[in-house]
Amino acid sequence: MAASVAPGVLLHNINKQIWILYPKASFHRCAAVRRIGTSASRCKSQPQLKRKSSPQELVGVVGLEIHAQIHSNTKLFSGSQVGFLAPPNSLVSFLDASLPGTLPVLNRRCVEAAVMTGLALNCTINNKSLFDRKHYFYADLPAGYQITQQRQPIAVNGMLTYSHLGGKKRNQVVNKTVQIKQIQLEQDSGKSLHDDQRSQTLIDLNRAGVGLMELVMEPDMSCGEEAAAAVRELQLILQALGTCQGNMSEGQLRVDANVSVHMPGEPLGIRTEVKNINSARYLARAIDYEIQRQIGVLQRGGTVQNETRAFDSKSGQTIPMRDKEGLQDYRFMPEPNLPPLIVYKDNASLPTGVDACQAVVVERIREGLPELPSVTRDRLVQTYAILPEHSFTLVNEDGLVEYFEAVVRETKREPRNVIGWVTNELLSLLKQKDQSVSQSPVSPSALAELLELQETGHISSSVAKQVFQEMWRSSGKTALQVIQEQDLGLVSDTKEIHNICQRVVDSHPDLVRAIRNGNKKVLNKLMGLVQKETKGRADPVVVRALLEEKTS
Ligand SMILES: Nc1ncnc2c1ncn2[C@@H]1O[C@H](COP(=O)(O)OP(=O)(O)OP(=O)(O)O)[C@@H](O)[C@H]1O
Ligand SMILES: [Mg+2]
Ligand SMILES: [Mg+2]
Repeated sequence: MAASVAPGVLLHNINKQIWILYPKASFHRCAAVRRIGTSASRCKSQPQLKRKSSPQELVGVVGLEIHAQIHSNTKLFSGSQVGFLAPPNSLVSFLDASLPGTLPVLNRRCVEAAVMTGLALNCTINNKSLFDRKHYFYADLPAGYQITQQRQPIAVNGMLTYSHLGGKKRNQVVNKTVQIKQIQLEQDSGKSLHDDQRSQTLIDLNRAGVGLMELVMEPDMSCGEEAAAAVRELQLILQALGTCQGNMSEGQLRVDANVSVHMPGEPLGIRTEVKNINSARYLARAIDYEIQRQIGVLQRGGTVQNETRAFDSKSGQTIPMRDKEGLQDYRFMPEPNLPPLIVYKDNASLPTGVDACQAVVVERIREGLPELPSVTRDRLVQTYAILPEHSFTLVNEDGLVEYFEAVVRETKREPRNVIGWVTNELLSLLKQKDQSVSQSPVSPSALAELLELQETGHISSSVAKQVFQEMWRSSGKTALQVIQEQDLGLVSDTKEIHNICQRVVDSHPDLVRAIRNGNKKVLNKLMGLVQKETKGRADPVVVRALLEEKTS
């Protein structure tokens, strides 16, 4: 909270005081379709329910507006730095604070990011787009308007394909698409920091003017789960492109969920807009709550109000914020201080006199597009014959694809044997310790060495897991070192194994009797007892053969 910073100008005083903290030093720096039941609204059984659905049932309709902060060193129209953790009001230029006489200068990096994102989402890129002023009065918007692209945005008519797990066991990958109406470039606002103790609101303008891409989706979704899956896929795409870091909890990706309900085949219902949701889980919960709330309102004979709501994560409910724009006039007007934004199709279409290095050329950006997450997943399934759900797990975790591929390169083990190690053993330890893949104390080559030792019969599979844990704990010891230090190698002395098997058989006559009476599964119990004595070091093939012989 910025309460300790000396306040500047008192701007507004209704119930609370709102102070504008104008920057000090920084001023010098820069001049310038699922049937919706009434009890639950998950879409997991959608296909089945859809067939049965009667026209009397209300269904949910969801359209998202997503604000993605552009990953750029500087803001959209000023040279001030972008930073999440900087002290309040330390990254603010005259323009960001809306001082008279300052003019916006468009940041090319932000334009390139929007074009790249548009291309990755199959949009048409408008060669000419326009900037507009959208007026509203709020303390964290010092100009009284936001520069956005209302009339002609930079990218239009795209499509996002996303997947979620469906089917009875929730293990089938279900593919869906949502249309992208447009992507517009616009400025972020500042932040209002509420200090409840002193009953005041302070303004931090560090975020004011940071470049945003607003992605407007068509109302093609029907429940929270779909919306959360679409946002997750978008997040992965933006991260792969590097156009937005996509961290929702830091506000780099903020979602407004527009929700309505209607009878299938009838016009769409009145929407409410749940603003600024900052996690995929809350998004799903907010949408499902809102669908049920609206169904309840209609069933009681009421009407849904066109209003803006907020999600209260504690109660799991949405609550009204203020009346929607029906009443609000944004007084849109062309931005007089910015010319039309022109991007060029290819090098050949560059007019003479235009500096190729300064121009944004769509084809050049298309050529530089990285592999997108859906393509990576398909490639992983085809190249390594792994299950589609494993490809999702790999792609979902930053750096895990590279880790998996590095292990596969260094071992003779089949990729489908490696995958379990990466998605179970490695991932669960990372999650437990809240670490990223790059922080793993066991490197891909160290894991590959361990798998090799198991493959060549030096250790059993249960011991391999033990060794892995020890390698994790000791950070740096190789598999071989751990095996030698703790004497974990497979017992090759068949006489010793023979003796242990005999002891186990002799001391469990009841189990032996059961096996002799035909219950062959009981043999596994005896095997477990032998492995317990040998700490998993006995070759299971040898043990089984010996036990079968002794109980026949
Ligand atoms: N009946 C409806 N039910 C659910 N979603 C809807 C419905 N009608 C429109 N939407 C969604 O509402 C969103 C409208 O976004 P848009 O940016 O065009 O307007 P806005 O919400 O009025 O503007 P602002 O950017 O000021 O929030 C889109 O995502 C669209 O899919
Ligand atoms: Mg919008
Ligand atoms: Mg909106």
